[in-house]
Amino acid sequence: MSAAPLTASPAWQHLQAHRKSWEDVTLRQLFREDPHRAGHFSAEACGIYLDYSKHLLRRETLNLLFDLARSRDLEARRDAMFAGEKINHTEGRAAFHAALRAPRGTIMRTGGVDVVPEVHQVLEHMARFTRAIHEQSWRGATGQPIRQIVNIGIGGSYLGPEMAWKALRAYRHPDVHLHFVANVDGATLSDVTAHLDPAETLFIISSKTFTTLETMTNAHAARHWITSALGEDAVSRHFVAVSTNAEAVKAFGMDTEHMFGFWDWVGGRYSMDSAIGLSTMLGVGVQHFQEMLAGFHAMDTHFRNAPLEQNLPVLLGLMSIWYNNFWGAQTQAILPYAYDLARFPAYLQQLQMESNGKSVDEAGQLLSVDSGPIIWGEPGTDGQHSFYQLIHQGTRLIPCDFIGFCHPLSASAEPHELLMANLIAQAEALAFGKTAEELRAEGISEAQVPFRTFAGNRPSSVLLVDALSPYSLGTLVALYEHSVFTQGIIWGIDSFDQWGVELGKVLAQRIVSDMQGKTQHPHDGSTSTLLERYLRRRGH
Ligand SMILES: O=P(O)(O)OC[C@H]1O[C@](O)(CO)[C@@H](O)[C@@H]1O
Repeated sequence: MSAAPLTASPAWQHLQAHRKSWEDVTLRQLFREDPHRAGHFSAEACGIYLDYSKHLLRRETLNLLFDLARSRDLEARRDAMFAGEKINHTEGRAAFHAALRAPRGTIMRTGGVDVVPEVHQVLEHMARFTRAIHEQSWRGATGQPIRQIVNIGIGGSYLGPEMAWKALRAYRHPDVHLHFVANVDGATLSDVTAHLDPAETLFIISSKTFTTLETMTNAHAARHWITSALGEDAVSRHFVAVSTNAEAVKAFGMDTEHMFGFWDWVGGRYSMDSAIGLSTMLGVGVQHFQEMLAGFHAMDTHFRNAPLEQNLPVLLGLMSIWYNNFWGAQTQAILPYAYDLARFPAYLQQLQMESNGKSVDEAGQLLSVDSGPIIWGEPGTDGQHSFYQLIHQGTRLIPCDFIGFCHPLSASAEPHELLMANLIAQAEALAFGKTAEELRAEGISEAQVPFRTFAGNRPSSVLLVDALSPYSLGTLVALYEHSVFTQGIIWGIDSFDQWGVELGKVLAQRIVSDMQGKTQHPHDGSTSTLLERYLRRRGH
């Protein structure tokens, strides 16, 4: 990595100077100047067509962004990640999620060990277990087939599996149904178990550390639910674990034979394609899970080999830098025009915000620029009837990623046409707006003109994919993983640690102990008052 502070680097300063040339430029003008702009500012790989022509950039802008990427050694840093180097410096670990989807026979070493054989051993273990559930050779303690599977896990041990279960609705196995319990609020587990029969329910306790408060609390409550109905001996037929911590799994009373392992080089938010995806495999079957891994791998290969100029994750990552750091955009909207991708924005929220929500660089120096845009979104067209008003006419610049699919998964084509027409129309409206002159020509009264004017120039990417499938889902997730990585390299931060979640966890443990009267930690006036009031209201 370059030693020069980011903002002092020539590449950064060139971009700052270039940004000044954008004051009066409009997208209308850019499209007039270059009638082939859509072709010139689009790229395609792994079945994803990316139209980025409706962005506030010219060829010169991109060249300057590529210069910035090269000045930050993006290519060498990317190669270091794929070489299994310990690029997660603060935890002394590799970030080797690409090995999780490497085809059998590929060699991917970290710490001198080729991990691909171990990865495939775990995948085989998962596949054997999945087949046993589907073929009903693994049954519950009373001999009933397992039909209901509850994944207990939080953060990276939950968001990916839940997102994939919803996304792959059309590929679900007909005989099993998945449920997810993440929040420590007891309402979550009781809401899920209310309609389930313990005799046909399997719990997957998914936790990399197997110490996470929420997950362990829910796991113990689930254990109680099973043993109260079926007895202690039922635990081994109704619980399996996904973890890197065999000792803690044993201590919970589970057989480590029924534990699916992974490795410290898999970050939580990069783990949906590891054993953390066991629920996904159970939900959609072995073949579909393998197709999803193939999609991830295709995007890995593209990211690794394509020149920066045609590299989809690099393009997305650099455009994010452009808006975040040179246009002051604070947020980025993810807008999938697919009901089945309803949880994709939440998934990307953790991916981006836990990875890049940092304020010091890898050397521990305070960043001089903003990092980690705030990611949010909802599926279209729901969003159109709630928050799009602000995107169209508000004062903030909100770059949007529209994600759409050419082929519907449902039988009826008509609603799909409407859905996609809306996606295309929204990107058009954001970019080109509606001028006062156009309104007047339509006979709109002068008094109404200010309210009905759309300024336009609101940037968006359109990602067009043939169909939502296990493969395309894998490509989309890996696309964003590597875009987040690209951004982290530009900012010079460690995108693979998450120390920012620790303090809250520690303080919660102290407060629990205070609530239980075991300790009396000193707190600030506000915290003490809240604690006292809560305890008083609870009758303590
Ligand atoms: O899988 P675990 O160890 O229970 O952790 C769950 C989640 O908690 C975090 O460590 C912090 O929120 C995430 O990174 C992780 O995905």
